[in-house]
Amino acid sequence: MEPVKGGIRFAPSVNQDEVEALAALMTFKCALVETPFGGSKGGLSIDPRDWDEHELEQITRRFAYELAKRDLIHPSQNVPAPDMGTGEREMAWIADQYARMNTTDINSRACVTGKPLNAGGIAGRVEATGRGVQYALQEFFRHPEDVKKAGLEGTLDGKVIIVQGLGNVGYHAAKFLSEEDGAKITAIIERDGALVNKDGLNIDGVRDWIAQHGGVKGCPDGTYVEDGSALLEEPCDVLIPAALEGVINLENAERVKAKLIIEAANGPITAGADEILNKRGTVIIPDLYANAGGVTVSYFEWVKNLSHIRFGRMEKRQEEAQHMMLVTELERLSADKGLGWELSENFKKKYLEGAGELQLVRSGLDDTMRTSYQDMREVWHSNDKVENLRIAAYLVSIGRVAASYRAKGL
Ligand SMILES: NC(=O)c1ccc[n+]([C@@H]2O[C@H](COP(=O)([O-])OP(=O)(O)OC[C@H]3O[C@@H](n4cnc5c(N)ncnc54)[C@H](O)[C@@H]3O)[C@@H](O)[C@H]2O)c1
Repeated sequence: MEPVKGGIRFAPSVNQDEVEALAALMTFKCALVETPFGGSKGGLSIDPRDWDEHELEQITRRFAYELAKRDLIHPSQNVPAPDMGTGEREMAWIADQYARMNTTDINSRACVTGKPLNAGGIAGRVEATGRGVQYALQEFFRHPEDVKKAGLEGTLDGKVIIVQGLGNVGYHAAKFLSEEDGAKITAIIERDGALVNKDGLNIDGVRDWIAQHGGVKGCPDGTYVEDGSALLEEPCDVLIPAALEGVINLENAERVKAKLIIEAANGPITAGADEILNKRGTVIIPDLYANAGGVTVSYFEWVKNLSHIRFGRMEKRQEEAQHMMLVTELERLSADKGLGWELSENFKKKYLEGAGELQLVRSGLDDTMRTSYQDMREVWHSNDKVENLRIAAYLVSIGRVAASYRAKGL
């Protein structure tokens, strides 16, 4: 189904098989969260850290040129997005390259998503995948029956979490879960090792340290462990692999003690490891659902670009008007009853802040993550043969893909 959608990855490991597998995963991911796209994926087998910014721009623009020449990026054919090793900056270069080659296409901005706000992006896109991981976990913990299946209880508050990869997805997931849900991120596994702190790490502190020093080693916030991957095997409530594929495999699966694993990365658990973990009763929230926040908000961005409006403007005005009426009413009541209340300017400002594009994006994403989880769990609990959430996720999405083929008479 066109347009198709998927991330563009810059990493030395990129190869044809990986790109094809990830494109197939995108098809099912889009179907699961009901975004109207087929799946695609792109990649360059380069390590972005080997190139300076100017060189990277030249590489990205040339790549975009070759794709656009063949209609392999186009608002109605293929709409890429960021993935490992790429971000807003690369998407802005791609959008600009496409626009230069298609000067009369008024929809050119919709040729790629994940762009910076000042280049046609949407509020909340950078954080979207990590935010989606947070919303997915929040929804999981709203279902005590599911929480019990993982051998857990209660809410996210106080839960011990280990995160692998403090990049775009891992950083935002870790930050929101620790700052907003009361979870404790006790270990972060990065390329050069892991950082451990039983009381919970300061995510922004660790992120700043990595930005300055290129790794977690020496960060004063926790204890450095050279063999980072050993931390995948530490006991914890929730494990969030948010870096590479295949990190939980036949080598280490027997030793992984997490009760719940949420696949923030694509394919972090190999098929063999999946079988072992399922037999042991580990609950796995599968990638095609867990990291669908990015594609969901990308869809909002694409719609925004095609409709040529700035989302939130109408809603903000309406909400502002309603809030103003309430504030005025409160002040009138107070004066009538001689209560002498005075609403502080700070209160009024805070009260009026609850509207706009970011709020619209967040509530749309939250709704998507809630609904998709509920669709999956309904199938999961409907039949003993549906042993886990991954099978349920595929049943839901394959059913939707099949229905769309049938509708077309294929
Ligand atoms: N960015 C998105 O919107 C998005 C959407 C869906 C899925 N994903 C998936 O999430 C995963 C991460 O993507 P990202 O965009 O956060 O990438 P990123 O490049 O921003 O971050 C990856 C992080 O993993 C770390 N890392 C690399 N090798 C490692 C290793 N061997 N051990 C531990 N850490 C290592 C890197 O240092 C980096 O901090 C990928 O599987 C990607 O396909 C990303």
